[in-house]
Amino acid sequence: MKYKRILLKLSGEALNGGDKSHVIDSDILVKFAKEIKKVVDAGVEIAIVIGGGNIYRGATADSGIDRTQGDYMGMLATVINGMAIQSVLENHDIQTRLLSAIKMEQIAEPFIRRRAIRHLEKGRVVIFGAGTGNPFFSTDSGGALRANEIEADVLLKGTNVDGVYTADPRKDPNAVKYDEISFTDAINKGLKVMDKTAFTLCQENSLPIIVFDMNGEGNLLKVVSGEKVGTLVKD
Ligand SMILES: Nc1ncnc2c1ncn2[C@@H]1O[C@H](COP(=O)(O)OP(=O)(O)OP(=O)(O)O)[C@@H](O)[C@H]1O
Ligand SMILES: O=c1ccn([C@@H]2O[C@H](COP(=O)(O)O)[C@@H](O)[C@H]2O)c(=O)[nH]1
Repeated sequence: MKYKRILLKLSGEALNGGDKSHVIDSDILVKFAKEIKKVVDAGVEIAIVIGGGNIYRGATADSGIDRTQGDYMGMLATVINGMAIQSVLENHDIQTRLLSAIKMEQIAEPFIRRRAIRHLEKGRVVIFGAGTGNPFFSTDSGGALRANEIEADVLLKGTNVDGVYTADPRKDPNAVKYDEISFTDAINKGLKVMDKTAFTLCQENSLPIIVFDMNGEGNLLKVVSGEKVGTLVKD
């Protein structure tokens, strides 16, 4: 395998399978668990950060709720998704630990970096809940932060598009996919596939990012073994 320790950022929004009447589609969770198991069985250490977009996003919520309060609600949403993925991974005989950036000891360990690394070394999949634990951030930034903290070899953004495009491919049919792009170009061109904070944190610490389609069967394993899938973002 090309990468020995990875941080997989999963989109929360992907969990509803495009159907907003569902919060979590169990078929999608099972599909993700099967993909993750292939990589666990290959001996790769995996940490996961999951978004909360299927439940709540503080920044875009237009409900008269204060931004900071909304952001904390969004962080709680990521813990709900983390609990869901934990359960389904365990149903597939994968050992897991959920670590939360906001203390909630009945359901998750508090985030302690050294413990997270120890769990990874023991072959457990570590799920980081509640993003960075701070409002005004996103789970992309949380993923970038945790990836750097655990000294992951790569940050993998498993999403519903197959890479980084010149514009949002869901809005612009003429958008063209990059096989590779530099952090500077991704930031300067204002590409919205990840937020600037996440790109900057990875750029400053020379941590490559690969954006790929998590729905493609075998894609995660291909990415981890070094096959050219998705878009590589690096210096
Ligand atoms: N230049 C671009 N290239 C590729 N995707 C783009 C681009 N600009 C915007 N996007 C959008 O970015 C989205 C990828 O982000 P994703 O849905 O995983 O977001 P997220 O904010 O991490 O999700 P969540 O908050 O649900 O976890 C795609 O759905 C795609 O439509
Ligand atoms: O560090 C963080 C992470 C997340 N939030 C809030 O949670 C939601 C959901 O996360 P997504 O990355 O959008 O999936 C986000 O919109 C923020 O409101 C946060 O405040 N801090």
